[in-house]
Amino acid sequence: MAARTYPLMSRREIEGLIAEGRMIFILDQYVIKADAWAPYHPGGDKAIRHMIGRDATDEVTALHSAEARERMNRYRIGRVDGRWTNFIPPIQGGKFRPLSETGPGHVCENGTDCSIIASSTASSSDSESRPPSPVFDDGADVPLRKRHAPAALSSAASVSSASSAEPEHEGMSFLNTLTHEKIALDLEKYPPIDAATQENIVSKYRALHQRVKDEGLYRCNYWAYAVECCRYGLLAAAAFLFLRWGWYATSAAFLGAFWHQLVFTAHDAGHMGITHDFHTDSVIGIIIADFCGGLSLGWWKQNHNVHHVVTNSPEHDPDIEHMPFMAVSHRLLQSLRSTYYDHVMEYDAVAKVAIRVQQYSYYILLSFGRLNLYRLSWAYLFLGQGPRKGPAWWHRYLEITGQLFFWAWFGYGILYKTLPTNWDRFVFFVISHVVPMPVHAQICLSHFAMSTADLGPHESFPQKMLRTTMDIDCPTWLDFFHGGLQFQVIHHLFPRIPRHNLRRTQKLVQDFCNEVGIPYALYGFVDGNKMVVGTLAEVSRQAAILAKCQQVIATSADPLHGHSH
Ligand code: HEM
Repeated sequence: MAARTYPLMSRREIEGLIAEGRMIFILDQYVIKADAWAPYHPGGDKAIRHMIGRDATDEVTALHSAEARERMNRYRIGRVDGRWTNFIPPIQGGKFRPLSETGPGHVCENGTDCSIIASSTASSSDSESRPPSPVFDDGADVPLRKRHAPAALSSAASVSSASSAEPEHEGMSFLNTLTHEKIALDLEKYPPIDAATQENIVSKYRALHQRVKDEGLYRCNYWAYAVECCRYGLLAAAAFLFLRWGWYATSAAFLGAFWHQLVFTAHDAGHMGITHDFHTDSVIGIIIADFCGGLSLGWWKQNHNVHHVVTNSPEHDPDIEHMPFMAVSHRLLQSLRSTYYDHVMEYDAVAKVAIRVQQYSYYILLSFGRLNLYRLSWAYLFLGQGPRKGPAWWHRYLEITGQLFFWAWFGYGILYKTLPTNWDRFVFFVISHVVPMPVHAQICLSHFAMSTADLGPHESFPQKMLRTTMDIDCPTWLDFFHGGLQFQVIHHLFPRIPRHNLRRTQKLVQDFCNEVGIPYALYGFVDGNKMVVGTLAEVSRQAAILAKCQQVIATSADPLHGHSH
């Protein structure tokens, strides 16, 4: 059967479709319209929304099986010619002009009728219809900033002086100046964002991916999982035996260690990194997360999938949105709107106090992180936030069964029936929930100290992942403790690679980084933690300066106090 041909679509035509609310992205030079699929999508609609108007080839390849990629072909509506220049997706603040805005006949920028261009020679990169970025007022000149970083700072300074009349604006200009400084620093440190450089990085990344596949690094080492299962079995058996013998605190510590270790395999399964079959891995993940640990795998996947496509973006990545308790970026002091939670993350009175002490409260908060995960899991399952249609529709019911099972064995069986006093119950609960704390620290460690700056829509997927993620250096014998999370950079570049192959892949990634000139962030566990605490302390100091700045302006604007300043 002859391969179907698709019409060539112009950039203006695609912009017009997005303006009408269509979910359009580019995949291997084809235009994909995902509207009909979105309600069935196991990855949720937010992951797709962040790709609208962009060339999503690398993100999609990283996150999908070959079968899912095949399925996407059904949603092709056209193709583009030449290198696609990304729009800023509507969810990130991009504005798109409807075709009607240019009058009847879909007239494009060059004055030609779009319908003619669609079937002739238009290139996707021959017009600039991208709106200003929420961060880059003039996003189009991002590549130039590398060479003119001070200009970015002086423009920030002029914003500052222009708006110093009001304390709020003064605070904003201070924060905007910081934003520009952070961007300038990244532009100094990383390769420029111009088309040629980013295209070169992308082509080398794709070649690296081919090498990863050729070397069999997607093949799961099931023996390594057999060893993991023995470890889990020993920890669970120890928890059970100590419980029987009345050593309740020791039992709780083993149970906590069991949960700590299990999370790593749930993470692998959530990424289809074990069997690579969506349902098999999802069931493995649900058994571990829901049945054994009382946490929702579906909630975690929904959250984590978005984290993988918009890593370290303060307004889009739920993994760094912990207001009012913590802020890893000064931008969170601006009461940003979270597109993930769909509400404003207020920098309110509670946040003002909490963030001033966040470098001290960090590990304490992490110790109780599991309680917050219960809350989020229940909201996800019982409010029906997950997919109700499509391949993953039944996962919710399996997960609810898992939750009932968990609270039957843990809540009723251990806490209520086995433990003799309320004090024993309290101690058991606290110890078992605090012991897995390192996993929360390990998750935060990979990103909290890395850049949260937005370099605009033209930065390639591999560069963004390498700029926002760090790896932890550890000896091979300690790999079990980090559970693969020490190779976050490698994991972000290739999320479906089985955990036990990440160490081998690391060597290939290091070569790639050297070749394209992107620094590869690799730190020791202690140094990485120091950097995280340092970042929290830095934002805390920025919050103090912001408060001072607003206070001084407020006082000097007050005529009763004006003379004293
Ligand atoms: C028409 C377009 C799309 C189709 C047909 C599609 C299809 C699928 C399918 C079948 C799965 C199940 C896992 C698998 O078999 O690989 C999946 C998962 C996923 N998709 Fe898509 N997808 C589309 C677009 C996108 C886009 C643009 C993104 C954003 C980068 C995305 C992100 C994800 C994620 C993160 C998962 C993992 C979900 C999980 O494991 O629970 N998808 N997709």
